[in-house]
Amino acid sequence: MLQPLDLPGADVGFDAEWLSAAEADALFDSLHGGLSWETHRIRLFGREVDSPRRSVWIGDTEAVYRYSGTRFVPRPWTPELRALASRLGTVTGARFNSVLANLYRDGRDGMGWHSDDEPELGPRPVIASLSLGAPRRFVFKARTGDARRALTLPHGSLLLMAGDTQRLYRHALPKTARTVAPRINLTFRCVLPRG
Ligand SMILES: O=C(O)CCC(=O)C(=O)O
Ligand SMILES: [Fe+2]
Repeated sequence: MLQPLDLPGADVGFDAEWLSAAEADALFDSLHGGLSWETHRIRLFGREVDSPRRSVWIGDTEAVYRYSGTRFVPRPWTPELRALASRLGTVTGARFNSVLANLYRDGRDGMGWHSDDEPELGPRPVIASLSLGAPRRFVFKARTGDARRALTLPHGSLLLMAGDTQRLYRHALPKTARTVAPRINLTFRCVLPRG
């Protein structure tokens, strides 16, 4: 069951055990070994650098996504991810036509502060974020004011961000000096055609 997260103005739901351990184990293994992981280039302080993680952008052919100065044409759905997208669509009432898969190999991989507020996601995007593998800390920070909230995203957990969450908050997956095993995160999205 998704439980609302206490974050003023945002719309965030969290289920620590959305998938059973067995389902989560099987999904982690099949994605870890089965996806063609790439290193995406991102713009950081005006420079192009390798992002500190491995990624794959997957979805319907029209779900072309531009972020951090780069245009990503989706790789085709795998049957497993297509089924998950449709299951998440049923649970959330949203439609997902794409997913960004990220692999954090160890604590040196992470994701810096950002909002998923690209125009092609629309003004109030629904983003379903499924975590697999090592638990990692995830943080929200208000764009104005000092509302802040940290939570651990365990194996099989689902974080649903909707409403004004992206407009009002940034989020990040901090790097850590602790020794951590690999983690996979899937953010299901709906990318609208531009123009
Ligand atoms: O790995 C995570 O939990 C966060 C990923 C994320 O924020 C994104 O893909 O936009
Ligand atoms: Fe994000």
